[in-house]
Amino acid sequence: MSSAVDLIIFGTRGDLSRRKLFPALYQLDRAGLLEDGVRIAGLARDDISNDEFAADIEQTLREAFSEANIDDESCERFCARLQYLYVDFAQPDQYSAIKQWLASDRIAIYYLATPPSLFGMISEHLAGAGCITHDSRIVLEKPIGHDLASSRQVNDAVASCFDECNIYRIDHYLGKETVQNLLALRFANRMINSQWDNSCVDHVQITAAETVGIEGRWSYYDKVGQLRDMIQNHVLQLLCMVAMEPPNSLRADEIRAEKVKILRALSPITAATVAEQAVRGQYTAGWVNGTPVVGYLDEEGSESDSSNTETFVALKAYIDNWRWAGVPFYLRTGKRMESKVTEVVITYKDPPHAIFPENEYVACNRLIIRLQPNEGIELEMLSKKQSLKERMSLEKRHLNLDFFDSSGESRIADAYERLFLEVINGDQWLFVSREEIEASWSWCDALLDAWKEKGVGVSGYSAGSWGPSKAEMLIEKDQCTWHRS
Ligand SMILES: NC(=O)C1=CN([C@@H]2O[C@H](COP(=O)(O)OP(=O)(O)OC[C@H]3O[C@@H](n4cnc5c(N)ncnc54)[C@H](OP(=O)(O)O)[C@@H]3O)[C@@H](O)[C@H]2O)C=CC1
Ligand SMILES: O=C1O[C@H](COP(=O)(O)O)[C@@H](O)[C@H](O)[C@H]1O
Repeated sequence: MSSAVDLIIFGTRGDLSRRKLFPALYQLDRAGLLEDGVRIAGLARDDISNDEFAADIEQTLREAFSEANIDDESCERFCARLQYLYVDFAQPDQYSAIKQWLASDRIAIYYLATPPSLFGMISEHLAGAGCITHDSRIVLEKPIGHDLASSRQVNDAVASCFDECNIYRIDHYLGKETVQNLLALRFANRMINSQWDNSCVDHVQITAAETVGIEGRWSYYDKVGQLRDMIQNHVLQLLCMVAMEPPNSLRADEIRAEKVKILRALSPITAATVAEQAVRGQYTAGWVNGTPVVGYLDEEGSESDSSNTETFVALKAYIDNWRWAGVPFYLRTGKRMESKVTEVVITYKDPPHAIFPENEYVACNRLIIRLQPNEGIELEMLSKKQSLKERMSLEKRHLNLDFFDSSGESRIADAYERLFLEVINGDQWLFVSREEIEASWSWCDALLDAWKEKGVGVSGYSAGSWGPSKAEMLIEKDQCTWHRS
């Protein structure tokens, strides 16, 4: 049940707000999912009027959507919800503008679309200005910290002002329909769940490949790299959704408790194992979708002609628990790869006894869960070839479940639409707990330390490829190959 809420968006003129937050809120409003009374305050330090702000948001929306997905009436209704507040977040005295705007009978939701270094300061100034009540909520964008120690500092600072039950840490992958569908696939289908462990599964692959480069974010990205930008959050969250035990219910605390068990069960990659289990890469110039692109070091904003920051990571991880002991989880993510694909591939073991010719068994059963694009599930199976000439010959066939066709919707909602709805409803099931953040940092820190200790550099790969050849070797030495759609 949604209640009367007000949304207060910090960093309202930034990239995330323009590309994701306002388009998502508009879509919710247009679909009738934003209650009439919901007000939206946009906060920034630009000297503009309310009308200028609303006009700017309207233009942003019109650029974001095709004409079929925007109309004058809903645009006008949405813009009527908007209020611009001039606030420099570093100036505590300016928070009185927020206090004045708040209504006492509504729940305030503070959305921090700002650099994470401001999270603690903003929380403290909100508290100082009397803007926080027992039911005020705060939404934090990733990354929470740079490592375990800094994430604790950020979490401590926010926790001194908000209770954990009111802190919503975003991992936008959890807002994706297809990621939630992993729960349905696993726990609504007994047939699948009974084949989901080390007795049946040979190995698991998780790929999050992007064709984009760093999109003008050099100063952020060069300090961060792909391990912190994608593995620490999105890829490990996917791993949790694939590997966790069935939660007792869909309650947030039950789901999060199962996810954190997986993160804590991840076997650390140490200096002794890092060469075998991890690959770092950095793209050089190449071609993506038929267009020439520059290498990482020549990207816009580049401040140096050398950098040891990885834009690609491939890992072989193990989960030390009863269900997954001995099953490798191959994780792979990179910028400027051949195509945009996020998928989970479960490869099953061969049948225990061969009655068909041996060569027919190669990777016989695979479950491919495509998260983006072309969202859906595909099951690769062996079937008898229809033929009178051959007595018994097998061929690979595919069972396909295409989410887009079956959803009945004309579009798949953006992750931020779902996440806004959940925070408005006060449900944390698609948000990340402090314990999860800390457990995933702890695992990533060990890997970063191992790379540092061993002085592991980045291996070059051409933009538009599937990463450095070492990534192929990482999996091929186990007689497997990366799945290619
Ligand atoms: N963009 C994306 O796709 C994604 C972003 N994120 C996260 O979202 C957050 C925001 O990212 P993004 O939108 O890209 O960042 P931007 O830098 O584009 O936006 C941040 C905004 O915060 C404002 N700001 C900073 N300091 C102050 C201040 N003291 N007073 C008032 N305004 C201030 C900036 O205003 P000014 O211009 O005046 O400096 C800017 O508009 C970050 O945590 C990022 O990691 C996460 C995933 C994806
Ligand atoms: O959080 C981030 O995610 C995007 C990838 O998101 P997707 O929904 O397009 O798969 C990534 O490009 C960005 O670097 C990272 O910060």
